[in-house]
Amino acid sequence: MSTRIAGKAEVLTAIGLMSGTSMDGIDVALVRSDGEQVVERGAFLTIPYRPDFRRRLADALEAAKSIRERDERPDDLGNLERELTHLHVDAVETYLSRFGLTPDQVDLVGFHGQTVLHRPERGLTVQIGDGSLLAERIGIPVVYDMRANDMKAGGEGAPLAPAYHGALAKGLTCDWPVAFVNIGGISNITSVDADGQLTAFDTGPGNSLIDQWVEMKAGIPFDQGGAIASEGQVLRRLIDPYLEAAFFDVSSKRRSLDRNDFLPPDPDEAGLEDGSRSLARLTAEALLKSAQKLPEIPKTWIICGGGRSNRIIMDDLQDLVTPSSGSVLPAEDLDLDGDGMEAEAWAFLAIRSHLGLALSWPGTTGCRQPVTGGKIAKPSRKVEAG
Ligand SMILES: Nc1ncnc2c1ncn2[C@@H]1O[C@H](COP(=O)(O)OP(=O)(O)OP(=O)(O)O)[C@@H](O)[C@H]1O
Ligand SMILES: CC(=O)N[C@H]1[C@@H]2OC[C@@H](O2)[C@@H](O)[C@@H]1O[C@H](C)C(=O)O
Repeated sequence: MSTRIAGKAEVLTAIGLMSGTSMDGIDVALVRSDGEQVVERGAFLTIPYRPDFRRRLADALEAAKSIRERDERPDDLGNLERELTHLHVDAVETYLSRFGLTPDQVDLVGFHGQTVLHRPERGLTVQIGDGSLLAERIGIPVVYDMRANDMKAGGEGAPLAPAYHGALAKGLTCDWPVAFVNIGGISNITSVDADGQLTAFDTGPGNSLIDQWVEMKAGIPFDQGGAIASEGQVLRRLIDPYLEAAFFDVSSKRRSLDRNDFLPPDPDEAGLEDGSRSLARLTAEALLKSAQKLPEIPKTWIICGGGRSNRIIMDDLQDLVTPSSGSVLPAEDLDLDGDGMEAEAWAFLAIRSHLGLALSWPGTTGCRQPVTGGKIAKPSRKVEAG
């Protein structure tokens, strides 16, 4: 519901929907903002995908490799896109009823969709999800496809959450520069200096290699708490080759990654525990190696995303950051929501898109100049409450 306080900018209410590279489910959050300040952060809800749907998404990444034009939907991708959109309809409806909201209390929905291919070197990024169908079904305008315009402006289309990190940083009391680190399937970092200047990029594998490793070796979806890693040893022979990838060269211009840019080791290269331990170490070392590309090493490292629940990754990060007198803090230590942040970011970006404000800058995606983005789908009718 939009409100305007005398002399102040209009404050809009948006729901953000994020389904990230871990492909574990749909995250839903709510933000009230004028596009500059975060006025309020609402509740967070995650709706896990069923295992069979997650498997179909994994297959979709294979099918998507053949895509040359971004609206191509080879194999099962068209059906999957429709089903994914319906799951997002259900997610919005569940969120509204769980928190006692009606569609007319929400101005916008920011819809990410599922990335099935990201090839910035070819100017191609593909997220499946039908914004028009979603808007029609939920009766709320939907802002979607927020990465494409950035690519047209010479950017990599990712990461886009930095716009939100910059807004959150305005409310923090901490040592500067501050870094927002998201350890999802892929990890990314946004550094914000005391003047609000943003520098951001992906930093390497997050949990995706660990997830694939424990699935392959033990048939389980993730290493809860880092319990398996805690039983293993770091094998340098396993992780050093990853760190030699051109992506980590200080001179590399690449700032974003596709989930398949890094693949897990072969199953016979290590035991379950040593592999998990080594890949957790890789996540931390890749982060620090990439952080060398920042203008200044951050003093406060705010950790978001599922990887902050892996104690081994967190301990490794603290070890690596200590020599520069930095502190590594889970987002909750600063009263932020480490699980909801990306969904909140998509709500915030929807508001900025609607207001025609920039979603990306040369320092975040590598675009030539600050650019807005996103398309809006408006429902043809209002869906009645209840
Ligand atoms: N309790 C836990 N212990 C260890 N790891 C966990 C825990 N909970 C979640 N994770 C890890 O976090 C992952 C999910 O993280 P998250 O939801 O932040 O990723 P995502 O948003 O899908 O990815 P991205 O940010 O790359 O788009 C899981 O796949 C798992 O590996
Ligand atoms: C193309 C794509 O979906 N990229 C994701 C992915 O997941 C993490 C990292 O790689 C980041 O660049 C991005 O997502 C976040 C939300 C972003 O755009 O900020």
